[in-house]
Amino acid sequence: MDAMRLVILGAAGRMGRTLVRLAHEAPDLTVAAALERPGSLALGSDAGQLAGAGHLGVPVTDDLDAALAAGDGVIDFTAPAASVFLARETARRGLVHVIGTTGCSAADDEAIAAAGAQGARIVKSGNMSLGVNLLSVLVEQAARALGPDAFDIEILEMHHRHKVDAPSGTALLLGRAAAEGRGIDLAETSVRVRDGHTGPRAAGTIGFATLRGGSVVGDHDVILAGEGERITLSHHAEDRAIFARGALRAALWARNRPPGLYSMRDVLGL
Ligand SMILES: NC(=O)C1=CN([C@@H]2O[C@H](COP(=O)(O)OP(=O)(O)OC[C@H]3O[C@@H](n4cnc5c(N)ncnc54)[C@H](OP(=O)(O)O)[C@@H]3O)[C@@H](O)[C@H]2O)C=CC1
Ligand SMILES: O=C(O)C1=N[C@H](C(=O)O)C[C@H](O)C1
Repeated sequence: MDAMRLVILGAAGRMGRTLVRLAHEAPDLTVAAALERPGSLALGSDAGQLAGAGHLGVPVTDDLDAALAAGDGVIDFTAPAASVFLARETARRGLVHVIGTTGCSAADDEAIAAAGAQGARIVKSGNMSLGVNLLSVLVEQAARALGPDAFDIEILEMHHRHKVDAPSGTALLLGRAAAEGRGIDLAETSVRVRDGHTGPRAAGTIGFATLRGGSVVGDHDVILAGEGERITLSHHAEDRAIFARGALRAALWARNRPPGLYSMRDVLGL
C-alpha cells in the first residue's frame, strides 16, 4: 500500500513539530502538507526545519483546501474551534481526522461526533499514549472492584506553564474511566474546583486537582483513598513523542475503517 499522506494542522506548535518529525521518519507515512492559521509567523517556513528534521520541502501554509486535497488524513493537535471547523471539512471529504485537541465543550464534542456520522474517520482522545490508555483500563477495573462506598477517587494532574485548559483531557479521560467502572455519569459527580469552606467531601464524587508549572510534559495520578489505605495509579509522560506515535498509529488504523468516531482504546484494542 502507498504511504499514507498526512496533513499536520498546527504544524508550528509543540505537538505539530513532534508530529512532523516522527511522520517524516516513518516509512509508511509522508508529510503532505503543514497548516497554521492565517497570520501565523510560521507561514512560509519549511515544516521540517521548524521540527528540527531538516529541509522537507513542505512549506507551512494557511491554504486549507489545497492541503486537504493533498492528504489522506489530518493530524490535529490545535484548539477546540479549529478542530470543530476542520471536522466538518474532513467529513465532506471522507478523510481520516485524528484529534488530540483537549478543552472541547460538550457542544464541540457533539459537532465532532456528527462529523464522524457524516463521513469523517475520526479518532479522538485526550491522550494518545499507550501508557495512559492502558492506565484508563486499570482505573476502570479498580473503580469497579472497589465500589463507591469505601474508596474516594481523586485525580491530580500537572502540566507545563503554557497549557491553556484544565482539567487536562487526560484527567477527564481517566475520570470517565473511573465513572464507567462505578456505573455513574462523570458530569453529574465530578468536583472540579474546591475553594474556601467547602464542607466535607460529598460521597461518591470524583475530584480533580490541577497544577501548572515549568516544562512538565504531563503527570497524572488517580488516587483511590480509603480508611487507613490509599492506592495511587500514575502515569508520567517524559517526551511528547509518546503522544505523536499514538496519533500516527491511529491515522494508519483509521485509514481502513468505516466513517465514525473512534477512541484510542479502539485503536489499541484495549
Ligand atoms: N491528546 C493528546 O495525546 C495530547 C493532546 N495535546 C493537546 O493538543 C493541543 C495542542 O497542544 P500543543 O501542541 O502543546 O499547543 P501549541 O499551542 O504549542 O500548538 C497548537 C498549534 O495549533 C495552532 N492553531 C491554533 N488554531 C489553529 C487554526 N485554526 N489553524 C491552524 N493552526 C491553529 C497554534 O497556532 P497559534 O499559536 O497561532 O494559536 C499552534 O501553533 C492542546 O489542546 C493540548 O492539550 C497535547 C499533547 C498530547
Ligand atoms: O497540553 C498538553 O501538553 C497535554 N495535553 C493533553 C491533556 O490535556 O491531557 C495530553 C498530555 O497530558 C499533554
